[in-house]
Amino acid sequence: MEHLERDVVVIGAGPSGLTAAYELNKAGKSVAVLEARDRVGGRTWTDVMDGATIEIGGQWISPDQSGLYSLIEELGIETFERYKVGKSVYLNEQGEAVIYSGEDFPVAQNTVAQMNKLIGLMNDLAAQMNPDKPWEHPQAEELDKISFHHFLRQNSNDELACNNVGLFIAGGMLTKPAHTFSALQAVLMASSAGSFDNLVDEDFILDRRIVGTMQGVSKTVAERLGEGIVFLDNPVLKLEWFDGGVVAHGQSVTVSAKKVVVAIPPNLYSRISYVPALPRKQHVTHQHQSMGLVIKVHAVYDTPFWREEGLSGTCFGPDALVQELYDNTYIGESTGTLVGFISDAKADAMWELDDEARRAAILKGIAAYLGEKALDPKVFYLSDFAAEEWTRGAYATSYDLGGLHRFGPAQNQNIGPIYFSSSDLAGEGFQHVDGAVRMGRRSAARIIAELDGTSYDESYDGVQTLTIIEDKVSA
Ligand SMILES: Cc1cc2nc3c(=O)[nH]c(=O)nc-3n(C[C@H](O)[C@H](O)[C@H](O)COP(=O)(O)OP(=O)(O)OC[C@H]3O[C@@H](n4cnc5c(N)ncnc54)[C@H](O)[C@@H]3O)c2cc1C
Repeated sequence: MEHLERDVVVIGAGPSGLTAAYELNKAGKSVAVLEARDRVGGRTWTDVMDGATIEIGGQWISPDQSGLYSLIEELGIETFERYKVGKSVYLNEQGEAVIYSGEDFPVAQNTVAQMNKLIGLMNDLAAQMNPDKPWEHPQAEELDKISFHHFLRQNSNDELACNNVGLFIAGGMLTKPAHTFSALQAVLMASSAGSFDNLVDEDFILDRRIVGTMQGVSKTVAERLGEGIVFLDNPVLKLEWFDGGVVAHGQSVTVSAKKVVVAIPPNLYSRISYVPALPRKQHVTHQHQSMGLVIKVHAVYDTPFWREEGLSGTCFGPDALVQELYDNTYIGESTGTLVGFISDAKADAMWELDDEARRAAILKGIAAYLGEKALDPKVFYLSDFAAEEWTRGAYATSYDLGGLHRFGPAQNQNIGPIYFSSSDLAGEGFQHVDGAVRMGRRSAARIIAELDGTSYDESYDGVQTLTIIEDKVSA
């Protein structure tokens, strides 16, 4: 067993932990990062399958994600636009594929009006929210007591409008059925992206991708950190803590440090034995943060055949098995890649099937939008983060009904030397790599202030690196 002494130990080499380590390192603090997996990147992960680049986890970046944008700019990493040219397809309640263009789904005018009313309502509620403190929203308690499903139906009696609007947050973002989380949690999702309008606009929220892939961002940060800092295959299962610091016990490395950044998803906090035990408030809080469930489906074809038919590959079906579909061809590749999503209860049903039946059902679901050519891909792969011990779901964690206003205020409090950092605890960029980066920078800033005996600026949003802020101050 190797023993190290460092200023800070970081648990988890996902985007949040690595960003925290990078900022601490640049500020002259000694760091070690202990990572359970045999790779960095956490919920961002890339593989090449039959020549096609497959982003198994997080991949898209939207224009408001300025924390992630500033990190990739610092690292010299470029982005490219998602393929958006052509018409979209909507699978209606009768299972018919309707080709359309423009922002509105091709549904009855009255339903469009009801959808716009609900979207307007969500925009107004989101505008009143500080995403860092959703529990301070003027209607926080009231909105946290009602499920998003019932909130929508309280405000519209058009079932299709409720389903269509519900899809954007339930299946599309939190990946939980709309009756399992509150309207407050839904408003946070909208507020974290700037507005509900931004969330429902796929050209905004799924705007661009990263050259070198999203996992490449974490790999580049790890490279910049250099040798002897990131230790893979080192799950931390025990964390001793006391006034002056911590001892983190990895598989082959133990680290004594003054502070620790626990940069793992909240559903895994209880995987670590804390000695002594964490306070009661954290014990309870951590039990109310659970992962959603989504299967990310990848299908690669010899060519992007839908483009020849004037289609963008963008497809929606609120009642369909594959609820969303996009052209996901990686830059410079001549093959055509589609990515689709199957959420919550529909994902449960898919995992009940054997491999052959599951593949047939999912490809039939894709063909319902794009025709029979979709039935025979050369690569068919399902991202299965729920089966991964060090994630256990996808995309991220959120609170159960009533949890956000009750437990949220405690989620970002440090417990002595222990600081929690995760995209799932972020305000802006909540559940996204952008939020992971912002939280990593904020955790680092708080720790640096503590170690240096300086004050921490509570309004720091993690958008700029600490180094640039320091340069500006000294200039
Ligand atoms: C399928 C999928 C698609 C997504 N799509 C997008 C997208 O398009 N755009 C976007 O911005 N976001 C997307 N996300 C979300 C995004 O990937 C996450 O928000 C982000 O990766 C979270 O970063 P993190 O560092 O907080 O946590 P993670 O990425 O989960 O990293 C945590 C790390 O901690 C490690 N760990 C866990 N327990 C321990 C332990 N006990 N000891 C040591 N190490 C441990 C894990 O192995 C992991 O490496 C997606 C996620 C998934 C799963």
